Amino acid sequence: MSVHLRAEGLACAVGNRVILRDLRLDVREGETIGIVGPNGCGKSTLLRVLAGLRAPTAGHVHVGGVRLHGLGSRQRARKVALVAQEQDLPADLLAGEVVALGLTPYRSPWNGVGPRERAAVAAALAEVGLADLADRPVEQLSGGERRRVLLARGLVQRTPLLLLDEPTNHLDVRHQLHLMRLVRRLGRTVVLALHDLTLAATCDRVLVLHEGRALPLAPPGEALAPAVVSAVFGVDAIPIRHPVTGDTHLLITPLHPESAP
Ligand SMILES: Nc1ncnc2c1ncn2[C@@H]1O[C@H](COP(=O)(O)OP(=O)(O)OP(=O)(O)O)[C@@H](O)[C@H]1O
Repeated sequence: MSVHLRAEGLACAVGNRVILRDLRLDVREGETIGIVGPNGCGKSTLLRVLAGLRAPTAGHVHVGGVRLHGLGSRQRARKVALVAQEQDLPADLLAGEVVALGLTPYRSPWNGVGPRERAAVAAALAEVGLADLADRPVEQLSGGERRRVLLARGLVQRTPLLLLDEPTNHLDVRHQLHLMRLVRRLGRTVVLALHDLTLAATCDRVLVLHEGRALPLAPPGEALAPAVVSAVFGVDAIPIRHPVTGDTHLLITPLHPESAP
């Protein structure tokens, strides 16, 4: 399968502080990649760079062989969509109107939303289980419903590359599993930052960020090996195979029992 997303020699800084250095990433078309790492390690910063919204301090990002940071915003928005962690939504917009914003890269400035666009918005809302909420003002939605509306906006942008920053935040367990199944089913290349290591273990490969560097992109069993989880997160992790599904779950406990709260 061909490489869809490539980063080479990438460095990211916030102000004078270097957050990530010398990062290399080759993501194949259709892969689902989980990014994990402790709070503040640079997951959101990296996603913003991969989305072309923040310039790297060194290195390049190529999407489909094209250098991302050289593109105009409309061209870029047809290649990559980012669903960021916290986004303020205008309170009086309806959920369907927020989703329709994802169609902006395809619309001429003065065109309204036609039947095809409405159908696309309805389909995206149905994908995230919110088919009935298109006409609800976003201020009346719960935290989890808002997250799903933002995901629908990312889906409707129909980019071949989708970047999701902690998309399972605020979601109940059923919707977390639904989201992971949904992203696998899309057939798009998806890179998502996750805190839940068991959810990350369902991705094709996992990128672990630690102390300003990325460990090599690897299958979950290798990337989330107990020794790695201990070193990076300071906890013990015991992989357990689910007796029915065969999936691997990580049992997480404090590294030193006496440090437990
Ligand atoms: N605008 C900013 N000004 C100064 N520092 C910032 C800014 N944005 C982020 N940082 C710092 O950059 C570092 C990386 O932040 P980032 O949000 O990328 O981490 P993260 O891994 O996504 O964190 P979390 O898991 O807590 O969401 C953090 O130390 C953060 O405090």
